[in-house]
Amino acid sequence: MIFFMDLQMMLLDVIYFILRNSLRIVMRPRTKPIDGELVLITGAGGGLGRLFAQEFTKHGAEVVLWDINSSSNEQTAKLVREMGGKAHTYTVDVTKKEDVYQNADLVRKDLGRDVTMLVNNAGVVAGERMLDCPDELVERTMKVNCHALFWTVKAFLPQMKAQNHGHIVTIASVLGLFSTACVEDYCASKFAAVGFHESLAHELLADEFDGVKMTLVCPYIVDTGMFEGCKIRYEVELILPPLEPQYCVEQAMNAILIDQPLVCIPRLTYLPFLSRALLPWESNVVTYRFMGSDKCMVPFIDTMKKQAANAAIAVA
Ligand SMILES: NC(=O)C1=CN([C@@H]2O[C@H](COP(=O)(O)OP(=O)(O)OC[C@H]3O[C@@H](n4cnc5c(N)ncnc54)[C@H](OP(=O)(O)O)[C@@H]3O)[C@@H](O)[C@H]2O)C=CC1
Ligand SMILES: CC1=C(/C=C/C(C)=C/C=C/C(C)=C/C=O)C(C)(C)CCC1
Repeated sequence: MIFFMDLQMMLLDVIYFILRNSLRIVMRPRTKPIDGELVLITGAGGGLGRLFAQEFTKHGAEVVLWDINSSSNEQTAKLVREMGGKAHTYTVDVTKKEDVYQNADLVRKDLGRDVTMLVNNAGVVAGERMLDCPDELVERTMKVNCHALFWTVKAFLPQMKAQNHGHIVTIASVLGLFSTACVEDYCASKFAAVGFHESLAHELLADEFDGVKMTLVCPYIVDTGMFEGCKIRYEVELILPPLEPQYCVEQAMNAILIDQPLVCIPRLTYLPFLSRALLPWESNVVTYRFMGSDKCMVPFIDTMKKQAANAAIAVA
């Protein structure tokens, strides 16, 4: 009897959340205030990381910027300070767990307060075909895009749990929800990031830490240079062009500020995610061929090769 009552309640809840989330597409819910929050962003010296730093600053948050590259990180801090914001820079290689733990302690000591929002944004890609890809590059991708999430979350989640207040944002990718050819390292690491994020979200809810929010951000190609050259069929690209970095970050910010658990940017990319789960493998393969998404990474890999060759000439 209790089982059937629970079942009924669960079905009602399922329907309620479907309706509520559908309604949210047309009627945007109120955004939460984040002024006074301490936001730590990894990979803050680069494309999306820098824009996140500026966007969080616009909303009144104080930012802690982590990047492996000190000078680009300082440049981000300069931009934040020019906006009247507060920025604190740390040179951190997020693949080195001791580096992460030591710098987390340093942040706490320097600022005398806890990080309340963590944006795991640092990311890399090898840009080589599977059999050409040096082992070190495969390992680097897994360490930056996946392992580092464990180290940063271990460093900052305990204080968020103690306050039952905080927010963890994972910048994954649509390539963590469906895959394409010739980016095996990246897809493996982003699928892992999605799995990590979702499992942690379930753990927090199961343990009733509902004050610690989680947002998984899955963007399509963004024009930051990371995937320079990646190209799908011309006619399809007209409907699905690469994203402007600023647009991508604004969409992600909206999702964060309404505590949305998952956002795919743009919305159209929910379709291949669904079709991967629902259609036969062969149906997806023919769709990929039609859309030119089976070979979309070939020009990207060529671009990476050319860039590497030019860099080698510059050094010689
Ligand atoms: N660009 C795209 O098309 C998409 C990107 N994404 C994801 O968005 C995130 C941001 O990407 P994007 O801004 O384009 O990339 P960028 O390469 O522009 O920025 C990434 C930043 O992370 C830094 N970084 C790299 N390795 C480390 C490390 N070990 N420790 C600390 N910092 C590190 C980089 O430093 P340095 O420059 O010195 O290497 C760089 O400043 C990534 O997670 C990426 O996977 C998701 C979907 C699409
Ligand atoms: C596979 C695939 C597509 C192309 C996806 C591409 C090209 C994604 C690139 C994503 C990147 C570069 C993410 C970085 O994190 C379509 C056309 C959407 C639809 C069919 C399936």
